[in-house]
Amino acid sequence: MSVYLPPQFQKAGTILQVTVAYGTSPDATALQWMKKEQTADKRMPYLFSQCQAIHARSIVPCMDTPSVKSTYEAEVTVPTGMTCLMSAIGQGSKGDDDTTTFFYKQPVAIPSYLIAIVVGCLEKRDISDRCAVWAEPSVVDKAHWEFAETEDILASAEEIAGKYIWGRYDMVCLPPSFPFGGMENPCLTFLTPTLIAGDRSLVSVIAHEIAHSWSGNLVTNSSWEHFWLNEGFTMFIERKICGRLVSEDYRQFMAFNGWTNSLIPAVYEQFTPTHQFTKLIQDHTNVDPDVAFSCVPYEKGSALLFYLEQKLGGSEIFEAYLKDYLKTFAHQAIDSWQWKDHLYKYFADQKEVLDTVNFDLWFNGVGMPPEKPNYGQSMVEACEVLLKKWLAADESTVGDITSEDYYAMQPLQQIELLSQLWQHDPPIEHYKLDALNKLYKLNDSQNSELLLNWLRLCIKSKWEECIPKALDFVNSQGRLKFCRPIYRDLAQWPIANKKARDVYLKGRSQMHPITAEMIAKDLHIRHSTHTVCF
Ligand SMILES: CC/C=C\C/C=C\C[C@@H](O)/C=C/C=C/C=C\[C@@H](O)CCCC(=O)O
Ligand SMILES: [Zn+2]
Repeated sequence: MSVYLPPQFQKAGTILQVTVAYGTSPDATALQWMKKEQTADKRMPYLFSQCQAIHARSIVPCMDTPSVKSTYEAEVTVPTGMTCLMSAIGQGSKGDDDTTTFFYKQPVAIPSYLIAIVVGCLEKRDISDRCAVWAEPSVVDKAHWEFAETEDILASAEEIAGKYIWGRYDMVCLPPSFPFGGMENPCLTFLTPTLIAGDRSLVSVIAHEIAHSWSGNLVTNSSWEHFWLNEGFTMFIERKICGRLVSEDYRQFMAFNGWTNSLIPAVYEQFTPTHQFTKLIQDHTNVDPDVAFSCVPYEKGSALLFYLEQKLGGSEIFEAYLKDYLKTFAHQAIDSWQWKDHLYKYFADQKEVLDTVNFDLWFNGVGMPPEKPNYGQSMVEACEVLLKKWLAADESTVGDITSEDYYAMQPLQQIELLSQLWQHDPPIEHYKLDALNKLYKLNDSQNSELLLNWLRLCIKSKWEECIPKALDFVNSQGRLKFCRPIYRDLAQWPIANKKARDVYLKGRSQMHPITAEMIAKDLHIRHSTHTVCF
């Protein structure tokens, strides 16, 4: 938008206040409007936003770049009975029988992608003085139990990263169509209900979103080309938090799992090792960030920090550096070169060590990183022993495998086992899949991450029995991390291709606009949404 100034206002020093009257489109890509029938309780309609990376412009006229930060205030009027929540501090509400107006204020300057709103039939459960969870009435108690450790996670994050400055840390558990695991909207993290596993096994996502209260929300990437500064640091801090709350062995295992189960498949299977989107610093000229999005900035970025921690003297020294980095750049937006300059300044006495790091390859090289950190292997061993058992078994001995060693493992180890089986060539035989399912009750798992790995393993082996389950999985929730690989896998399998396309076409009018767009791309289906300008 250009504002042409009349000549009398063009004098230097003139201060001019511009008021923009605007309306949004019902098709704004940042919003999903849901009819009451689409909600869990079917009582009231529902609305939620997702502005990252460049969808804020579809609802608010703004400088839609992470390099510009502003405070905001909002007054939102909704039908009485509905609750409006925003990524800000509530200032109360007033209303009558028909409508209620909610007042919000975000006093900390934030980039536009962190503006967020949710409206629906919502109930709240307190977790601590500064933490609470919101959800639809039939979901809120389950969410409250699942996320009960939030205050402990926040306290642990403060030990690592410094004082929490945002006042409240609330969460809202959204409908299943929310396209991401979590979104770090300040004061109000958005969460997918696919985190409700019933055993708190997926709460590392809470640690991740809490970590963003520093990396991302305070120290922000100045453009999406340097997204690793947001996400690489956040993965690193997330794992530091889990290291403190569980064990250092667990942190090492999480980082190992990120390398083997996320980064390797992204480089070799989702992309190719020469693809531009496997770079840490990317060129987004004429690129929609939603298309470039993958786990590469998360895992390559986190691996770089893990590698530097080991090179520069270990955990304690690196944590002091981390605090200094976050304090130095708080409330700013920076790029990778500013990050590197600060690193060199902070570790001035270790310049020779830093000079041995090939930053050019880490930043600009395609494919896997130039170096692999040393990941502690203590929790990997159990996965490898069990993997060998399954690979060595044949039709006559597979029945001898018992379930104790599997159930003795942590859920993340179970996921690692399935991922290793999936990466194995040739694909696993059908009788073994049948035995795996019977022994570990994989089809009935409430852990959505485990289900993803299980279904991908079955599809790779072209086990027809899994098709209905896979279709049900992508139809019952809209998290891109789960839906995109499953849809892509099914599309490449001739007998499942049409079924996958039919499920998509039938469901797409009810899907989140980002999900509908991305899956259409994966299935090579034309999809007419309103193009976001970038
Ligand atoms: C290299 C890509 C550069 C920039 C893209 C930035 C944003 C793109 C966009 O598609 C939005 C992403 C929002 C992510 C929100 C939360 C994630 O951390 C969730 C990760 C996946 C999951 O757990 O479901
Ligand atoms: Zn993140």
